[in-house]
Amino acid sequence: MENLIVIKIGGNTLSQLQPSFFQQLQCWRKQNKKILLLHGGGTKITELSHQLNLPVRKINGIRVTDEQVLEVTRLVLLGRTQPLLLQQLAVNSLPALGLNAADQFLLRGSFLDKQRYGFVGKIVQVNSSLLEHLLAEQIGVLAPLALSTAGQWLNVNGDSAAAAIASLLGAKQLYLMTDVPGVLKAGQVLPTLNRKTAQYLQAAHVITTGMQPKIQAAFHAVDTGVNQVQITDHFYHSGTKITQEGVNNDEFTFSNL
Ligand SMILES: Nc1ncnc2c1ncn2[C@@H]1O[C@H](COP(=O)(O)OP(=O)(O)O)[C@@H](O)[C@H]1O
Ligand SMILES: CC(=O)N[C@@H](CCC(=O)OP(=O)(O)O)C(=O)O
Repeated sequence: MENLIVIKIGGNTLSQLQPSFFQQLQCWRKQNKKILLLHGGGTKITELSHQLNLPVRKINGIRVTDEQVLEVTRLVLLGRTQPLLLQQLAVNSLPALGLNAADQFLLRGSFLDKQRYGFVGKIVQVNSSLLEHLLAEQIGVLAPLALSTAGQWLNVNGDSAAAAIASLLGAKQLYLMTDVPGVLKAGQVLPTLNRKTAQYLQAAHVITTGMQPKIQAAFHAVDTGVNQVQITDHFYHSGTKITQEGVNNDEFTFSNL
């Protein structure tokens, strides 16, 4: 899809969006860019799960999701975090439409690894003709859920959903907006990150928890044709740009981790 920008907004960032965020969206709209926002909500899912005495378990940043946790995930993402984002877009005079995976199989998914994660999926297909039509007029707002061909809801990690959607729709830009200014090493933002360095940093436990699926998703996007992938907390901070091999191979050895 031409002129498409995909922006993933982490759950913790949703309530802290600055006026400049909305100004940038307005600016892109004037330039006839299509904008798709994918929101998270992981912290709120965890909070409600605790309140309901449901288990909270993550493996490499991916939530293990049984039937009850899936229900909580759907309630939080579609009943709480998505309306919060839509409300802010409305107040900032941005025409937006909240959508979910079940709208004409908008996001079709398959199980990631049922034994290991339960009702967790990856996105395998996007109803692009529906989106093409909708995004011509308004900003699309999506939650990281998918529907399997058999109609089973699946919980999808937000970063992996955003990367898959960007890749399947042929977006050239993907922003992973989060609560840190980029990938950090010893408190400093890494301006660029290639796969080799990312592997070192994961092995050295510098990249941990939620940053792991984010990095994996970011590399999936660059590998599948999304030219510009950035992990940042602000459109005006370049944060960490994900690169294919070669850009910063020489910067790291295990000794300086
Ligand atoms: N090397 C790292 N650099 C920055 N953040 C990291 C790193 N390793 C782990 N993290 C953690 O990853 C978090 C971002 O991932 P996550 O909590 O899933 O955010 P979001 O909800 O925005 O997707 C940061 O707040 C931080 O705690
Ligand atoms: C499978 C899986 O882990 N799904 C995520 C979906 C929400 C999410 O990714 O939210 P953030 O972007 O705020 O972290 C979860 O249940 O937490």
